[in-house]
Amino acid sequence: MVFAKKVKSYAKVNLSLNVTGAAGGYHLIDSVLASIDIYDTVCVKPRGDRLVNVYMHGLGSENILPERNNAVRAGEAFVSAFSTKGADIEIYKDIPMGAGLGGSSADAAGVLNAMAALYKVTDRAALKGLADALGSDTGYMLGGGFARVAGRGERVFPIPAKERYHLLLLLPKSGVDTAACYKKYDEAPDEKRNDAETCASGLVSGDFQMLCRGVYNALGAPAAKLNGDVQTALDELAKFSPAAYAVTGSGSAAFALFESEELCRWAKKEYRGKFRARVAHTVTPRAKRTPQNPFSLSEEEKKLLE
Ligand SMILES: C[C@@](CO)(OP(=O)(O)O)[C@H](O)COP(=O)(O)OP(=O)(O)OC[C@H]1O[C@@H](n2ccc(N)nc2=O)[C@H](O)[C@@H]1O
Ligand SMILES: Nc1ncnc2c1ncn2[C@@H]1O[C@H](COP(=O)(O)OP(=O)(O)O)[C@@H](O)[C@H]1O
Repeated sequence: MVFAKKVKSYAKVNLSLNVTGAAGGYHLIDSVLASIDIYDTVCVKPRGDRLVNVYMHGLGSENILPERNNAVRAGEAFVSAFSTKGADIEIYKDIPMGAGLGGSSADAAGVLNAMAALYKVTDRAALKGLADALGSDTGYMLGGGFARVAGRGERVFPIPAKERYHLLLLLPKSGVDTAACYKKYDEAPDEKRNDAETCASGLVSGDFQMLCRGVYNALGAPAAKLNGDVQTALDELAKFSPAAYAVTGSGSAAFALFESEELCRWAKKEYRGKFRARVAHTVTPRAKRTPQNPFSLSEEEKKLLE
């Protein structure tokens, strides 16, 4: 039986993010990323023509204009690069938007992965090139998992971490614009200039204390200047005495790391603040990138794939 494709595209957190320079209108970063078990679901069916239609569902994503939707751009770039037919795409959103959790990059990468599976495109290097052209985080999102990234985010070095970590996320309603956050950073560059080595080493060795010492985000301060809720969220997380806490990406979400599932759930239960709180865990998605699809194709759709 032939199936259309369905992929889970996971959110990320930046466990560590340092700005090391600038080039070509972008900032150079040294960041440690981890996928977490919050994901958008991308379902793809083939079309007879070369069009790409994307239907968004949930969290207000229905209001994203198609010409601004990274998932549409990804689908169109795929058709053009590999000369395939188009696709009808449904995206079910669960990744909060504008939160620094990488939702639009996850959708773009999810579309590339799903269309590659649909049209049997195996050239991962070409896919990575397409992803990099779509956004700084999109190349990482193709594979996800634990990774250290450099350049503007396109140089991806997977980290062989074995542990599963427990996070409490606080999710302010309003987001932070990524470009504005980097601009704000330039007004007061981070003197501390941490690097991501401690964090990465902590992940490799499974040394939780070392990992926590490496948790850091140079974009935390500018994000808090742009959105007052970011600082409130950080202050609230600090009260639970987590092992570490920080903003993810350019915000507005902040996360705290806990040593156990139990402590993490306890903090969520005790939290009385104004933000939505959510427990999440790190996840290594590589092995499960294309799970079985729940819906079958019609005879007509099957012919399109022959
Ligand atoms: C901050 C980070 C950290 O992982 O994540 P988010 O908060 O967006 O999730 C990323 O660097 C965001 O990556 P991404 O969201 O793909 O950004 P892009 O679409 O490529 O760029 C949006 C804008 O952000 C600025 N930008 C982005 C990346 C970078 N390394 N330097 C930059 O200066 C540029 O002004 C660019 O025009
Ligand atoms: N498929 C998409 N899903 C979510 N946001 C998208 C998408 N395409 C474009 N956007 C735009 O990108 C902005 C940033 O979204 P998102 O990736 O969720 O945040 P962040 O960059 O902070 O991780 C949103 O405000 C939205 O307008």
